[in-house]
Amino acid sequence: MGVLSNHCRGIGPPGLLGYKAIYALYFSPLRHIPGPFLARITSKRNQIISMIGKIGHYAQHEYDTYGDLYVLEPNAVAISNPSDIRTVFGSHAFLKSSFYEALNVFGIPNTVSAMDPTFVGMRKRQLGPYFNPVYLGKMEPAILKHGYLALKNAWEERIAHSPNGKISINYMKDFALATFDTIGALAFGQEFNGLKHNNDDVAKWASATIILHGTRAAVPLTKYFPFSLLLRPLEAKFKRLSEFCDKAIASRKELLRVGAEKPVDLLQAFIDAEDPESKTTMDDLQVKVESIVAMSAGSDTSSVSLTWTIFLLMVHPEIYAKARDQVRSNFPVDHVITYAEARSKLSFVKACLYESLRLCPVGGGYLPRVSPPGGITLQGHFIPPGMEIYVNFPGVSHHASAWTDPLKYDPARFLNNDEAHRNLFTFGPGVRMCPGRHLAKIEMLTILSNMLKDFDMALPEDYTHLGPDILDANVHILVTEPVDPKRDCQ
Ligand code: HEM
Repeated sequence: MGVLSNHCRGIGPPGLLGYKAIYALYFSPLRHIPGPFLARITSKRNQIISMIGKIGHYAQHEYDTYGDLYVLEPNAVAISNPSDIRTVFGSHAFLKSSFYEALNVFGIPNTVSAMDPTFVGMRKRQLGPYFNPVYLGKMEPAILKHGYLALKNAWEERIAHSPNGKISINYMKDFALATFDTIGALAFGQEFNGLKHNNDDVAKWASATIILHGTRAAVPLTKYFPFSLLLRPLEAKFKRLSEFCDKAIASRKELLRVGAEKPVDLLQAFIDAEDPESKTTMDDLQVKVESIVAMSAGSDTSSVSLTWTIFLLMVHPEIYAKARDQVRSNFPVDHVITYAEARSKLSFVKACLYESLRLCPVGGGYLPRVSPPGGITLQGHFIPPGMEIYVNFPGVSHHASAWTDPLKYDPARFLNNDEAHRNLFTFGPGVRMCPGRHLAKIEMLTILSNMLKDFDMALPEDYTHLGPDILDANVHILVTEPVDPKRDCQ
């Protein structure tokens, strides 16, 4: 394509478009793969769809139209077949693409953004002893305190002042504050009390940080004056987050210096992390970056997954009643359900959570890898080296070969069904699978189970929006949200 572009100088936009169309139709190595015509000649189409938040909608539509493999951009394909996804995402040979450079906070690679397998291997060895169910399980008291117990206190306080014992909550907002408070306690050792004071300042600094880095990567001009002025408000928020992190790390080090007991949390894990092979540890900047990454990767993802679960239960009252009855027949009112108890006794509640992770995967669009030096053949088509291969999350989550009636909310499909669990890709498949999944599950399952035990929930009496478009979500900073949270999450 590069050679063609050089020949095209001086022919003007219509000529360039003509050349691109001819190349796409007659010469591109992807020309025999189905896909939208515009996607073959420009990557702008996909970028614009992402920018307007409709990537999830298009990903589903394009899987329905073109199937397992289709052209997404002139040098990129999208895949939805579970077996292809296992092949591509299951091997370090398919590197993360330059898309992830946007997540190089302070310009350095981290657990999410790293592309180099040697760095990835080292970071995995450094963090392996901490991101496992045993170490994460030790954080459960903090997760319960800042998660479910904080939500319960906030709601009960309001109910106590309600004349009819009922209140209206925006659960999406409350879950967002509670998961931020939780990750704040774990990754920064700080009490945010966002839920208590209805304050999401730190959450705003964190999303500004991601938008700032993403914008600089997508529009490099914004790094330079005068365009850099446009990003000043985001920079100010990033600076505040950075200062906040510096203070958190300094205060943890001071705590250890005066001989206090070592806390069990993510901040301590990042400080203590050491590669057993090379003995490499993380410096303060790396600790800071990993804390920011954990906060960004680990709050909205959990809160929005929970939001979808409650939403789906509310619009399926018979499933809600079954889940609620399972909890209430197993646990007395004054008992706080732990993760281990929920896992062993609440199979249907757990299935409700997994089914919402499948039906409404929180990463609702695409994530890219790069075709390896020898290329790869998928669905009978050769994808040359260097092309991008994107997993289509709605496509694989609703894949016709893996799921019967895929758009139906049917938790029972996760009961005693190992195959269903193997086909659930919401936490990302393969070698770069989400290391925070155990933490997220502790958080989500304890909130969901205890909430079903302690509160009766219903949609507002005047709620009239139960149409098929209700799942037609928007994707906001990589996370899928209900289309109108103010309206749909009450
Ligand atoms: C419901 C909750 C969550 C969901 C659905 C989720 C989903 C995902 C997905 C799909 C990926 C793969 C991304 C890719 O390949 O580009 C991922 C990676 C990651 N997640 Fe999560 N996540 C959740 C919670 C968390 C939590 C709580 C944390 C941390 C505290 C976390 C930290 C990470 C990190 C560090 C990576 C990068 C791993 C790597 O590239 O090797 N996530 N997550």
